[in-house]
Amino acid sequence: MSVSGLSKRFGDRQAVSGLTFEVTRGRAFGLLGPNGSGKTTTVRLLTGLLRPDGGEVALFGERLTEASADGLRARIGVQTDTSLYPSLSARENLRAWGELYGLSRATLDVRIDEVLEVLGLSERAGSLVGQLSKGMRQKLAVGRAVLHTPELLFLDEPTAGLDPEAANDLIAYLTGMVRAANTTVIICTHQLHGLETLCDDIGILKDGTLLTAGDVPTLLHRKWPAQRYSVTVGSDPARAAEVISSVDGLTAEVVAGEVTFSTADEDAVPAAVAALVRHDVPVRAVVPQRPTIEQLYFATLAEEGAA
Ligand SMILES: Nc1ncnc2c1ncn2[C@@H]1O[C@H](COP(=O)(O)OP(=O)(O)OP(=O)(O)O)[C@@H](O)[C@H]1O
Repeated sequence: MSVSGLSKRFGDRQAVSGLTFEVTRGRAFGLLGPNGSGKTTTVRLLTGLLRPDGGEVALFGERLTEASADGLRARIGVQTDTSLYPSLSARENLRAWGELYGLSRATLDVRIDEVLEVLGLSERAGSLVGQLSKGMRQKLAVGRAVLHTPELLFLDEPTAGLDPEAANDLIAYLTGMVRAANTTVIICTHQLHGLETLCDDIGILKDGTLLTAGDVPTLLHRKWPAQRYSVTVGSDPARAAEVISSVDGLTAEVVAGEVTFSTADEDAVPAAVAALVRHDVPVRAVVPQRPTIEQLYFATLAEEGAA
């Protein structure tokens, strides 16, 4: 999927401004940003539900236009809201949706069972949607989006309202779709914790503008070229920090009782350990502290705020 110069204005509010990014097939792209930053508007533009003022979207190499939208939409799944039929059961909702997508009865029977099982809704298949809990309805909305095994899946806050275990299960399921089934996923979410398992790429939106976009390791490395390590020692941490700091190019400090140092030079790590051993400091562990998407998100927004 490629997006070029995408813009949308509502009255005098510029909701989305000149968005340009690419998402490669079989990868998951996290579109992150604070409330009102333009994520939902972007998804609506990318799925042809909203017409842009400017810019272009291409899905599967084909330009998204009014004429191409219907054909392209058959290949995508969208979970943007939870507008399910409250007076139909969970199973009936999925069936109605699958029939709309032209799935055969036999395929539909198998897929409905699979989707209900994966989302932990099998036992509630016969319950009316109006009588399901908020989290269950949310899961069903995701189930509806994935029912026809789309090549490209758009998700807007799919884990909102889910308990932590269900949220983890859903992220694991989506990760499986990306890795095993080569599905492309575009996910808008505020749940940043643990997003590393799913998202290969992220874009951070603020006030309708992309502050940064790209693959996660590259963005993290660009932001924090030096790797931070924490060192657990069996004796005085202050002394350990002093010993590590005696190694060329290293400065260690003690933060909350833990010895840490940062370096972009991997060879400095064994040098630090050797120095500790030489000084009879018992080293229990040296652990790289990988920065997270959550940290990158806050650092990027803070930098933008300070600019
Ligand atoms: N139909 C609309 N008419 C007028 N303004 C709109 C409309 N839809 C969105 N906006 C405005 O566009 C901006 C972006 O909204 P959008 O819903 O895309 O943000 P979001 O990042 O999805 O927010 P949230 O995280 O709260 O869901 C907001 O200022 C919003 O008020």
